Amino acid sequence: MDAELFARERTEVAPGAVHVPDWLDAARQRDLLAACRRWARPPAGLRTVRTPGGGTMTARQVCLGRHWYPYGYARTAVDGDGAPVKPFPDRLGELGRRAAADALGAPQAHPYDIALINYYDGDARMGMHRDADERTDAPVVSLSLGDTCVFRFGNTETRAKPYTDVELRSGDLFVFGGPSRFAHHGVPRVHPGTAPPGLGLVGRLNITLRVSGL
Ligand SMILES: O=C(O)CCC(=O)C(=O)O
Ligand SMILES: [Fe+2]
Repeated sequence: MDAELFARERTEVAPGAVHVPDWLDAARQRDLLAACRRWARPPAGLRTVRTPGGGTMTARQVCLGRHWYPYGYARTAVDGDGAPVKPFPDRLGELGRRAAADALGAPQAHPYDIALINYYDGDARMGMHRDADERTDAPVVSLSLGDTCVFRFGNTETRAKPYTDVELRSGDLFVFGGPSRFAHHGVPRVHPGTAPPGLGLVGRLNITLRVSGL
């Protein structure tokens, strides 16, 4: 990584949408990566998501707690091997509450119960969308591992401008709640080969923790 004169700072990108650089230290990143590798194995492991229009998402995905598919949640990998989704571990719930509290600056009691883990390799990206299949407005917690990406954070009305492009690096936290909970967002670009050399990941992983309300 290039040397930088100034440390990256916590930034409120929009009301309720906060970027906290370097939230996970190197040891915690390695630990989370090892867990993601276990979760990505079958049954109900990493899969290619098919969209209703007949396309496929380029980021591949595995879910914990509930299985997300376009557009809803199920208890089994309905668009994968059909196996029961792996349980959502307590420690991810604790991590979610701590992350939301640190980012938003107030205690958060939300019962996180779902994780969506996206793996971006090569030219993978994610189009502008809203996380709208949950039945609560609890903040979404997003953790990044591996390659740096451009994370585009927009508005609740349209997929288009105004939006802000944020660079998310390995270990960064991004939380969006309150007036930003249903804002459009996406990943227009991943920068290959930018993962920390000591992590041992080629590509990018993003873990979003959510409250289903189901
Ligand atoms: O990869 C990211 O940073 C965003 C992932 C995302 O928006 C999602 O899973 O809904
Ligand atoms: Fe999303």
